[in-house]
Amino acid sequence: MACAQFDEVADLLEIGQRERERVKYPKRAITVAVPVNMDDGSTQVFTGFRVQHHLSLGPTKGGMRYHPDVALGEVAALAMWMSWKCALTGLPYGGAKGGVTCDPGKMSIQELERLTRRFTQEIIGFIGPQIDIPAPDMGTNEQTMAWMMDTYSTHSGYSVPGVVTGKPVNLGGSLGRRESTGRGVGFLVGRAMEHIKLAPENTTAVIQGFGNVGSVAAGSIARFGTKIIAVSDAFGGIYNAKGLDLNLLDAHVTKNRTVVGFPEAEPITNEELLLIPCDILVPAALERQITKDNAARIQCRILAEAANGPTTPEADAIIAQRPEIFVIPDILCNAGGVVVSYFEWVQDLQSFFWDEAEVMGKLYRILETAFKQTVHTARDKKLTMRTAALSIGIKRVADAKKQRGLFP
Ligand SMILES: NC(=O)C1=CN([C@@H]2O[C@H](COP(=O)(O)OP(=O)(O)OC[C@H]3O[C@@H](n4cnc5c(N)ncnc54)[C@H](O)[C@@H]3O)[C@@H](O)[C@H]2O)C=CC1
Ligand SMILES: O=C(O)CCC(=O)C(=O)O
Repeated sequence: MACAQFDEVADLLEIGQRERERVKYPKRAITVAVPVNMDDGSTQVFTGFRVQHHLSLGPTKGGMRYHPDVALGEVAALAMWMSWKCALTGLPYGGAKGGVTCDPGKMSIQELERLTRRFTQEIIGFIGPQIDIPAPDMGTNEQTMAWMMDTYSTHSGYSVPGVVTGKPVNLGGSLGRRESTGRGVGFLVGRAMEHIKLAPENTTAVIQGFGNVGSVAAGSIARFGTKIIAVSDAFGGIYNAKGLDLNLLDAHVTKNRTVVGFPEAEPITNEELLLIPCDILVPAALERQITKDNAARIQCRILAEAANGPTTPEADAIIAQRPEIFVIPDILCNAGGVVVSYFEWVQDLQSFFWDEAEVMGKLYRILETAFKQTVHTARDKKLTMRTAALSIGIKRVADAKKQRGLFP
């Protein structure tokens, strides 16, 4: 998917064949074996990955994913998307992504700590505040980042908070980072409603994935007066046409670790959830959820791609023929996370910390600029929102490579 999108935009931007290959291929891809002593006394060897897509604008940046489907190809695609996302929002980074093929839901906290520390040791020469800065993604969180930071700092002999972002605030994390991706989604949904002149009163939203991003996005979108009528997670979905009480739902999820079983809602499957008529559809889980099989049947006015890569290129082509749907493409929609990660890194490098209002104010200014640039490019060049966003990001990276010299 990432390569198909890149090739389409490279044709549009008329990037020459030699430059094209330099912009496309990842600079580094690391695969490591991660042996872990399990609680039952056995040793299990996990596979970990880190892909750094380009080094032309600064260190590389991107999340670490723990999920059973993590594979080198997926990580490489996610790293490429990080490059375009950072360039679209004007951050001084190339893209990276990493992860471990594992099922964190089935591991104890001690096993996860041992896995994270050993994985960090295996990649320690390839990360660092001026090299590559990991962050949370699916299946990882502030605690994972704290273990990574501690392992790296122990190796260095002093505290290095700038080696990861998304840490606990007490260890040099930024206020607002945990909420930033979901709040960014909410901000952009608000801008999209203004743009297509959709009055928020009486609007409805459906959210797939109720983790860090999906749950915060739900709260942010609900602030417009929008009813959240359905949500789901890896275990299934729930639906209530009258709207879900998010405070009660959060309490239910804290207790049960799933949305399933929430009272006053009907169970639905993840497949059914995507087809519920609504104003705002927010995929906030995995890639490839909107495909050629369901793209003609989704019923929304705004498709807010909080997840990375939720829509396949075939589905994109179908949605492009449905002008009633306004797409906020992933590299724009979920950019709030990496923007506040950048703020966290800047604060760590200076050991000078900002209050939450400063963080959020700066975040919304960057998202506003990226939203306007994407909308204007789409309008002026008659492109879809996705192609417009990708073309801004890819052009910035291609220009940087050209400016640094064509014959390195
Ligand atoms: N955490 C962050 O700051 C950022 C995350 N993202 C993207 O947002 C998406 C979600 O990430 P997080 O919320 O951080 O992860 P998370 O691990 O906190 O939550 C993931 C949620 O998706 C659910 N899920 C997993 N498989 C599912 C399936 N097949 N169907 C429905 N739900 C499923 C899980 O049960 C969980 O509720 C990912 O695509 C990630 O790459 C993008 C930018 C930043
Ligand atoms: O905060 C970061 O550095 C990266 C977040 C991320 O993985 C993403 O935007 O997909």
